[in-house]
Amino acid sequence: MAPSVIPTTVNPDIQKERNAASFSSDEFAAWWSGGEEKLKFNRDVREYLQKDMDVEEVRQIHNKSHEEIYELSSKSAIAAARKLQRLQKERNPGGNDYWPALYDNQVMWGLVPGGNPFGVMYVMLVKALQAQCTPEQYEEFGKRIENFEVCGTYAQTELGHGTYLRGLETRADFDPKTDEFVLNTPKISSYKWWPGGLGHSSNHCMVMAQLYVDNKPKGPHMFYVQVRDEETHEPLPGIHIGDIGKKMGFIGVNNGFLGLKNVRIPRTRMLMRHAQVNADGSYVSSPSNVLTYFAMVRTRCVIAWNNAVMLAIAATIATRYSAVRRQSPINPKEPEPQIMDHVTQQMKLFPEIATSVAYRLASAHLWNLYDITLGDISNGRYERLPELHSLSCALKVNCSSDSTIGVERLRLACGGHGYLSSSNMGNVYVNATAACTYEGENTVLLLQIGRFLMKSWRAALSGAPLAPTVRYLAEVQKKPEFGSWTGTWDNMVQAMQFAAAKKTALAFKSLSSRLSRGETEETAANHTGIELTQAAELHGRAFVFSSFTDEVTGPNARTRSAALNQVLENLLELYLVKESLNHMANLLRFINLTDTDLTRLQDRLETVLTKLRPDAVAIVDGFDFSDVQLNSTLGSFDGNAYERIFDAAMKNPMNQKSVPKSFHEHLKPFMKSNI
Ligand SMILES: CCC/C=C/C(=O)SCCNC(=O)CCNC(=O)[C@H](O)C(C)(C)COP(=O)([O-])OP(=O)([O-])OC[C@H]1O[C@@H](n2cnc3c(N)ncnc32)[C@H](O)[C@@H]1OP(=O)([O-])[O-]
Ligand SMILES: Cc1cc2nc3c(=O)[nH]c(=O)nc-3n(C[C@H](O)[C@H](O)[C@H](O)COP(=O)(O)OP(=O)(O)OC[C@H]3O[C@@H](n4cnc5c(N)ncnc54)[C@H](O)[C@@H]3O)c2cc1C
Repeated sequence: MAPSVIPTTVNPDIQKERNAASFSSDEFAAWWSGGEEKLKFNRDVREYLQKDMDVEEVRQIHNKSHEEIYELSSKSAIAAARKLQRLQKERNPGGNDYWPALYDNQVMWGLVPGGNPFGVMYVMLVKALQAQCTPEQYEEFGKRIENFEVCGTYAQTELGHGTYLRGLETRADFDPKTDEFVLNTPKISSYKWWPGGLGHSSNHCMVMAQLYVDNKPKGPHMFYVQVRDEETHEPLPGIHIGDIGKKMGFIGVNNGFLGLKNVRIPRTRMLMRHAQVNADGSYVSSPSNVLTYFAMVRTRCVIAWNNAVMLAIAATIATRYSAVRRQSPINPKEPEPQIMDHVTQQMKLFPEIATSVAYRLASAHLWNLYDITLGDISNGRYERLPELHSLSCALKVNCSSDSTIGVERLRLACGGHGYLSSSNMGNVYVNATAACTYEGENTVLLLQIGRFLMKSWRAALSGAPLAPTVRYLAEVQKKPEFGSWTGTWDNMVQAMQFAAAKKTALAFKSLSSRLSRGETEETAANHTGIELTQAAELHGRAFVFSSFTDEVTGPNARTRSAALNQVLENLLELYLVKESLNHMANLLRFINLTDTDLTRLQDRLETVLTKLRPDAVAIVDGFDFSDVQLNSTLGSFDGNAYERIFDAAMKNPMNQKSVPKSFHEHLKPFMKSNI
């Protein structure tokens, strides 16, 4: 193989960017990570995790088969788990700040190429068991999963049903004679299909099944089922299990299928914290049916955060590349500029940087609400659950769809080389877009938010108090005119809230008139679906507007240097202006903006792009990804993009032989036959 051509020096164009930045990217990184201590901790752990990694093997992932990627993903995921456990023992025995807390954290990004087959185990299964088991059950089997003594997943979706959970077909029939449940997937469409790690990486799992007592349905409940032998890993009797096949991305995650035929489990393997089946067959229902769905609420919070990270990864790659690539003189007599000097290029990069920051901040607010609600639930209070459900759906949906579009825009910003697998843009894209579907398909979740908005609007009309994040609806009911557009940040937040409220009002009107024409609630909701989803999307955007503005203009500003505050103000300005322009049709419908106001917004957009130009590289440096995490020929810290592209091509297995097999087998005989 050819020797490496990658220099040990930093590309001068990217160094020049760093030298000229107006602020410290380390201060940005500390702020982004939640404080200097946290940053130091994250960097330290990351370095430890990356220390003896076979980086070349990771880089070659694009050239591996499905099975090889799975094996590499398993090996890397287990190596990372082992290291985090070791750190926990060495540094804080008895705690959980390294293990398992960091296993689904940003420090893990890129360390398990191809996706973590044990990711769902920690993101969902452990949390579901903690929330749904009785203390005795958690001691008996939950702890074993948490300790990784056994491995498992969250098996809910079926071939026939993912969205409509009440339609799941897997059955768990109570047999009082043996004090057992008998589990069956009666049809092909009832097979569990999709759970991450179910294929070959689980020996136990949580199965969502319809509970039947005396042949009477009690709705979906959770059951803890062993699916493979703990020693041999062979499937147990009655279990049909395997991988569902290669996917667009997350190839190493080993998403699987599961068929169950008369599989018997003890009665005590139904997760019974909230609902119970007693030995005599009596059934005690949950105080709130939706508690069964709580693991999904948490995962939606995780997704909003993770997709902001994915967008930041793509923004880092594209911004660094745009600093080192030069093309097309702007003035004919001048040298070719860094492509980042083309204003249209700035328009592809900087809004995505701002969007990533916006979602990260909104997610932090969402996590606060999550923690409050979780505390309430453990005290038997469920009032804020609908608000949390709606807000987690809103951020999951808007962040997954915006990041998907954003990553693609950033890939395009890298021109031809963005299309190379070694740029890693394709991989980031397929990971980002998966989140539009998993954990609740985005349209379906928008409809859930729409339902919440309708209830809230109705409640506001009757004077009932509203949850804090929808109080703006009541304000708009009281004052149905916007007043004047001034274009200040607060005014822009109010404008987005106003548009969301007015869209909600329109959807409510349409829904009400359909109901008054005699349509059922469900049919009327279906017919009003488009307006409901539009209102829901704007509701989510209004929340992101306000959380970003609060962070930049609120008391936290006092904890940061003036230089960093200026950068964050520029990012906020860009975010609010570009989003207002993107949603101008909605704003104009309800708010009186003049042509001068629009011209002013365009000026502000162009001005803030110019202000951000000298700081762009330093900002993405502040996202603080290591080269291993980015895994991109275009986005490395040293900016040596061409040498890395060249190096990757030289190492491509296709180039290890000068003549391919197909030449002798097909090409040559064919050409000869034409002579
Ligand atoms: C790393 C990730 C890997 C991926 C993993 C996965 O994908 S795992 C697989 C992920 N799979 C999915 O994500 C599946 C997506 N599907 C679902 O989540 C549900 O089946 C549904 C919400 C679409 C409909 O459910 P339904 O027909 O039962 O409900 P309905 O519409 O008739 O509403 C009834 C009431 O319940 C309320 N409510 C609903 N959910 C919640 C909640 N979580 N919390 C609180 N409340 C909730 C709702 O607001 C309504 O309240 P209201 O107005 O009566 O006061
Ligand atoms: C990468 C990946 C990982 C996954 N991991 C897991 C896992 O670990 N565990 C697990 O259990 N599952 C997992 N899933 C499954 C995932 O949760 C479901 O695919 C998802 O919830 C969407 O459900 P669905 O496939 O039934 O889509 P469908 O509901 O069939 O969606 C198809 C179309 O129908 C529309 N539609 C459906 N219902 C409605 C409605 N009520 N109103 C309007 N439109 C509607 C949708 O908007 C969409 O356009 C995973 C999926 C993927 C892609």
